[in-house]
Amino acid sequence: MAVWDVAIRKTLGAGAGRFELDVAFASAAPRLVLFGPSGAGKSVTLRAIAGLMRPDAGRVRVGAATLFDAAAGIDVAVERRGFGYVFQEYGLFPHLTVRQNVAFGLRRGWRNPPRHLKEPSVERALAALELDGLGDRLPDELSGGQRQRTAVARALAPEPRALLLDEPFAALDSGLRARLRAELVGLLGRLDLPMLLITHDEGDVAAFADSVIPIEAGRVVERHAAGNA
Ligand SMILES: Nc1ncnc2c1ncn2[C@@H]1O[C@H](COP(=O)(O)OP(=O)(O)OP(=O)(O)O)[C@@H](O)[C@H]1O
Repeated sequence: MAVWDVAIRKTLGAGAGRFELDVAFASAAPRLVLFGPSGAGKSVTLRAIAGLMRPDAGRVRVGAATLFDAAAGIDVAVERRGFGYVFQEYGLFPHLTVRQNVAFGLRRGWRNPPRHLKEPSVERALAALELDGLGDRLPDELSGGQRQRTAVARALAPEPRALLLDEPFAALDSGLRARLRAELVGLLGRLDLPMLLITHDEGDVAAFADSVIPIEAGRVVERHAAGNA
C-alpha cells in the first residue's frame, strides 16, 4: 500500500508569469525526496500537501488518511492534517529556550510555554533528537546542527503522522552540511515516521536514497543517471 499518494494540479499567476503545477506520485517508501532546480514547484507542492495552499484539483493521501480530495470534496484544515513542518530557516523563537520552542509545537496560538514545565511528549522529542541537556539554552547558544535538531524536535512533539522538511540543510555552511546531513538522516531513520523532504541539493539525494522524485517545471520527470554531467 502506498504511504504517499499525491496528485496536485494548480495554476499560479497569469500571463507570462503563469506557472502550471501538475505533479503526481505514489510511493510505498516512507521517506521521499522531492528534488529539482529552483522554481520547479517543490515549495508549492509541499505547501499544498501541508494544506497551506489549496490545489485546483487532485488528492493528498498519507497512509490510510485522505487529507485532500477535490473530487470527493475533502479538504482537511491545515491544523488537522497532523504534519510536522520543518521550515527552511527553522523559524525558532530567539527569546524562547530549546524546551519552550519544542513545547510551542504543542500549543500553537497559546501564550509562551512556561520555561520549567516538563511535558512527556516534549522530553521524548528532545531525547529522540539527542538534545538532552540543551533544553534550557536559547537558540543563539546552539550550533547550526543543534538549531536544526530543535526545529525537527518541535515538529515531532505533537506526534505527527509525517514530517515535511523544506530544504533542511540550506541554512548550514557547506563544511558542516555533509556531517549534519548524515547525522539527521540517521536520527530520522530511527523515528519510523514517513517523511517528505524537498531540496535542490544533489547531496541530499545521495543521503536519502530511499526514493527520489525528480521534478522540473511543475512536473515529475524521469531521473537522469547520476554522474553523466
Ligand atoms: N503565489 C504565487 N503566485 C504566482 N506564482 C507563484 C506563486 N508561488 C510560486 N509561484 C511560482 O511557482 C513556481 C514554483 O515555485 P516554487 O517556490 O514551488 O519553486 P521551488 O522548486 O520550491 O524553488 P526553490 O528551490 O527556489 O525554492 C515559480 O515559478 C514561482 O515563481
